[in-house]
Amino acid sequence: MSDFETILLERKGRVGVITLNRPKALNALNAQLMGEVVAAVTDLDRDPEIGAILITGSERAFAAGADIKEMAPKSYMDMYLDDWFAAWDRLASARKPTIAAVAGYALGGGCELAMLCDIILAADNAKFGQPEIKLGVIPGIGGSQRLTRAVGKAKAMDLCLTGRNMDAEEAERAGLVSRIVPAADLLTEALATATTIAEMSLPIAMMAKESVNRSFETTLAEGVRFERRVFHSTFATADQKEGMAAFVDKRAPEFTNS
Ligand SMILES: CC(C)=CC(=O)SCCNC(=O)CCNC(=O)[C@H](O)C(C)(C)COP(=O)(O)OP(=O)(O)OC[C@H]1O[C@@H](n2cnc3c(N)ncnc32)[C@H](O)[C@@H]1OP(=O)(O)O
Repeated sequence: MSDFETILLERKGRVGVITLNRPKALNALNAQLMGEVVAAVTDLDRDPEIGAILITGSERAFAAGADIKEMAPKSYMDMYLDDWFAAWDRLASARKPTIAAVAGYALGGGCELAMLCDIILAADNAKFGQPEIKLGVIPGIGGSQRLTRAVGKAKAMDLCLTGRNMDAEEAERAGLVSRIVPAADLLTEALATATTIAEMSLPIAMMAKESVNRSFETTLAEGVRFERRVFHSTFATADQKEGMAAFVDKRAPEFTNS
């Protein structure tokens, strides 16, 4: 996987770490970078040695949005026929847990990329926003939908209509990010969180993710029914036997992902 040009891909234990790497453009998300992120996530999602996927940027920018210079000359037909940004949907269908470690700017597509992940950890210098309106467009990678689900209509409208940024504290209060850490500790904390998840039973972590995500797509009653069926199915796994036996024996579980 060393042929990537706009991202770095490393395997740290059971965690796949993708670092966006277009520093001169503040990690603006052009088609090449996006293709490489999608290829890397697809690869890691299939890799049995990987239990969680971490996506990060630099201390100055997670990503300052979709590449405006690349998009500026495009016509409606270019966008429509190429179904511009559709490839990003692949990230939403990753089955393994994904974590965004966000420092600096996460604007437009950068905020949307973070929201495509299951957990967002923010450095204390993080800034989130959907400033597309200032460019004469609207969010196009799910921002108006995922932001609204994360922070509610009032704040999503505020951000999408004014194009203002919110800092890490406001993002945490609003429920967009799960935790704020000092910028210097972001990667260590994010890797520790990803490692904790990757050391759980992989099939059970995948089921937990699938069950939480179902809540966005269905009624409460249907969601609870779905959760219960999946919960019942955990009793068909060796890892349920191991996890409960380990508790009774007062020892750490040794999951076998089976
Ligand atoms: C349309 C959809 C669906 C999604 C989108 O994401 S649209 C883009 C949304 N993002 C933005 O509007 C943010 C654009 N960037 C900025 O406002 C500023 O760069 C900043 C506030 C993030 C940082 O400002 P600063 O003064 O610190 O740095 P700059 O000199 O402005 O940037 C450095 C370097 O990066 C290039 N850059 C930054 N963002 C983008 C971008 N989204 N696309 C392309 N290039 C970007 C910027 O042009 C500059 O490079 P040059 O010096 O070579 O011009």
